Amino acid sequence: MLIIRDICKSYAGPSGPVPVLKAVSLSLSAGRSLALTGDSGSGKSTLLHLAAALDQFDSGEITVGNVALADLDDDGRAGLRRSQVSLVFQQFNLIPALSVEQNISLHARLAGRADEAWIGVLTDRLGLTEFRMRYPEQLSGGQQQRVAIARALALRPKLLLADEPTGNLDEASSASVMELMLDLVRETEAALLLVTHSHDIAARLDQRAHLSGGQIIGCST
Ligand SMILES: Nc1ncnc2c1ncn2[C@@H]1O[C@H](COP(=O)(O)OP(=O)(O)OP(=O)(O)O)[C@@H](O)[C@H]1O
Repeated sequence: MLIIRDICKSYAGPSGPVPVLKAVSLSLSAGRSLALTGDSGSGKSTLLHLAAALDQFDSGEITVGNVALADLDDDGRAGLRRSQVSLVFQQFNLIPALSVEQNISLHARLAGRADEAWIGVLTDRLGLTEFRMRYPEQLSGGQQQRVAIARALALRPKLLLADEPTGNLDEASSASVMELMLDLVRETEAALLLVTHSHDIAARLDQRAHLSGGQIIGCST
């Protein structure tokens, strides 16, 4: 589902390009989950953003399904995110003026693919039914992140990219949100690439990869 091959990425620095990723390769099949760990600044978010076609790489290849990201223009990249790839961030990024129900269905509606029955199932499974008319500011952090996960899965993505999704939550909320997310990802047979600092969370996923010095130094299945 996701193949990352020999990806190099630099950012502009005051005295020239600063390499962040140096020939990084990974692959992830449908229905599998991979935890990406690494020290702060090692390039985890950079790699996730490249896989989401939110930024462009210097060299290498990324394919999502059978789509080569290097071949896409801006519209193609936006289309990929509407059709196959969803993201969940540490900051929940909910729309404050929309209710829980509206936030959950927003991206699926914008993509013209809102499946009310599936949205109802997600709302129920994520324990959000009683909060569906509330607004984000009236929810706890864990509840807000469950809304963000429901919104991401409402699109039935083939690839879910999650950047420290429970990094803002306490240990108990983090464990329950993670459990729900992993169950739903498995049931929908999505592939999950999850950035985390937590070795406990990483241990629960099918595969692990560790980034250091711009390269993957450890990979396990
Ligand atoms: N837009 C940018 N312009 C310049 N440098 C950047 C940019 N984005 C990230 N960087 C640099 O690239 C490196 C990798 O950043 P990245 O956010 O990918 O790391 P990370 O592993 O996700 O870190 P953390 O665990 O702290 O979130 C860092 O040194 C960062 O300062």
